[in-house]
Amino acid sequence: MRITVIGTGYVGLVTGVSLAEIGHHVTCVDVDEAKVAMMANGISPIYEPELEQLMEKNIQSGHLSFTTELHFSSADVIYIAVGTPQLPDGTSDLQYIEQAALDIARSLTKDAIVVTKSTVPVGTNHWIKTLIEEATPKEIKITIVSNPEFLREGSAVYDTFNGDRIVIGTENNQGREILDDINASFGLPIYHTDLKSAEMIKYASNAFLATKISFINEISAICEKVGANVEDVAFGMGKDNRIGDKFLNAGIGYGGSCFPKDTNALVQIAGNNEHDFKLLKSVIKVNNSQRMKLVERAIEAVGDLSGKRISLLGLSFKPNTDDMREAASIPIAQELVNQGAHVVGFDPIAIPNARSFLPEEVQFKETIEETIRGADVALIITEWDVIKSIDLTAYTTLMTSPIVIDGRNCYSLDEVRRHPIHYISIGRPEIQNRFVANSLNTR
Ligand SMILES: NC(=O)c1ccc[n+]([C@@H]2O[C@H](COP(=O)([O-])OP(=O)(O)OC[C@H]3O[C@@H](n4cnc5c(N)ncnc54)[C@H](O)[C@@H]3O)[C@@H](O)[C@H]2O)c1
Ligand SMILES: O=c1ccn([C@@H]2O[C@H](COP(=O)(O)OP(=O)(O)O[C@H]3O[C@H](CO)[C@@H](O)[C@H](O)[C@H]3O)[C@@H](O)[C@H]2O)c(=O)[nH]1
Repeated sequence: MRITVIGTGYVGLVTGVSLAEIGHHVTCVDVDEAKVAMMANGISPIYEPELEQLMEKNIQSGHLSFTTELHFSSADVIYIAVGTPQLPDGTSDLQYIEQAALDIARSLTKDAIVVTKSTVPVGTNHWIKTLIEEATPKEIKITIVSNPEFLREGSAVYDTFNGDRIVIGTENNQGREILDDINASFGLPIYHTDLKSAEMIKYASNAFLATKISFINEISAICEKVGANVEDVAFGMGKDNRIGDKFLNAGIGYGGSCFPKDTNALVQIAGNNEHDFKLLKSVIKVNNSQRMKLVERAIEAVGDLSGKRISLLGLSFKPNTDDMREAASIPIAQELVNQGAHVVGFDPIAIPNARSFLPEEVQFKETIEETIRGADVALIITEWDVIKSIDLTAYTTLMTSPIVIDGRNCYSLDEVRRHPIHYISIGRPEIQNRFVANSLNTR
């Protein structure tokens, strides 16, 4: 099948490369010339495990190409994978979707199947179809398909080939059959539905996952008060198949380009339809306050942060990605700078992106050791393997005072107890070894 994918971000590029890998002929189109030039040379503009190897392989085999030219007349199927960011009121900004639809309409010379991968509010697929139809000759027939994407950043290629389901929302059998054909080689379960239900499945899934995270974070707060351990609690809960053991990691909340924007968008969708989504509003509220927990704990541990040297370990919104969108490091760094702290940040991959997201006062270091050297407090923001596997003696030998506040519960409490560290994590007992307590008292 000849497929054109519009937009080569995390979703568009991974979709294009994966469809090429299973044998389709794919052209990826983007308006960003610099990005297209990189990709045409086999260089991925995003950090995503396995992606670049598959890109190179499929460019060489002639299955994959990149262009800035907005001509779609030769494609059998056109995928839309442009961004749908959040507007200040929480609604989705559909300007890129609208532009893509108009670009499609302008260059169509025959019937087309248009597949929406982007996450769009309920009813948007009907709107896209109308936009295209209004701008094309009457005899051209448009079939619209909603095919929401469920990949996670950091494991996007793996997820595409090993996902739990492919959702295909259609308005007629033709769209359904062609999408089944395109996706057959992924060998994943396919679930068919109508357009609006497919659009809703995407938002409901993300909102439910976000709810699990805020729920366990609330439980973690109670664990701290009553002296329980949230990891043991989550483990015990997860053994019940009806609950499941995934997405119950307490921490500093969810970030990234999807959960924050999609939960806000669903609250808006509900509100526009006269439903007050109280539960989801609370989920969002809990998440917003969760992000500031590390700063609050730092103040409790050392008092006034002014003039203190504070290390941020991990800056991206999760490990294995360079994506800084809605990363917890952003409000945390801003608050620390506001309080007069001297902030030093480390991330194995995301520093180039982090420079434009974090306040200019933040300094960046290439290694964990350089980042924590002379620090008063280390805050763990992202659970990168390199941070989880560090020898804990680094904290005691390099920091001015080894106070580690771990927002991702990276270390086992048994391991921490072997070191003279003041260790504060989320929903687990605080550890303040005697040596540290003494050294703090004499500071
Ligand atoms: N990032 C994820 O993990 C993820 C997962 C599932 C779904 N989604 C959804 O997929 C969509 C895309 O997300 P993303 O993170 O890949 O976005 P992104 O911002 O990384 O990439 C969007 C790309 O589209 C390009 N673009 C914009 N307008 C264009 C046009 N008219 N023609 C050609 N190219 C154009 C931009 O230059 C950019 O490269 C969003 O709706 C998002 O909610 C994202
Ligand atoms: O138990 C958990 C699991 C995740 N998180 C946080 O939640 C956020 C999102 O994590 P994850 O879901 O792994 O990453 P995303 O790449 O944002 O993927 C989500 O958002 C995508 C975009 O819609 C969907 O396609 C995916 O299915 C959905 O998992 C990150 O900040 C994580 O740190 C937690 O705090 N606790």
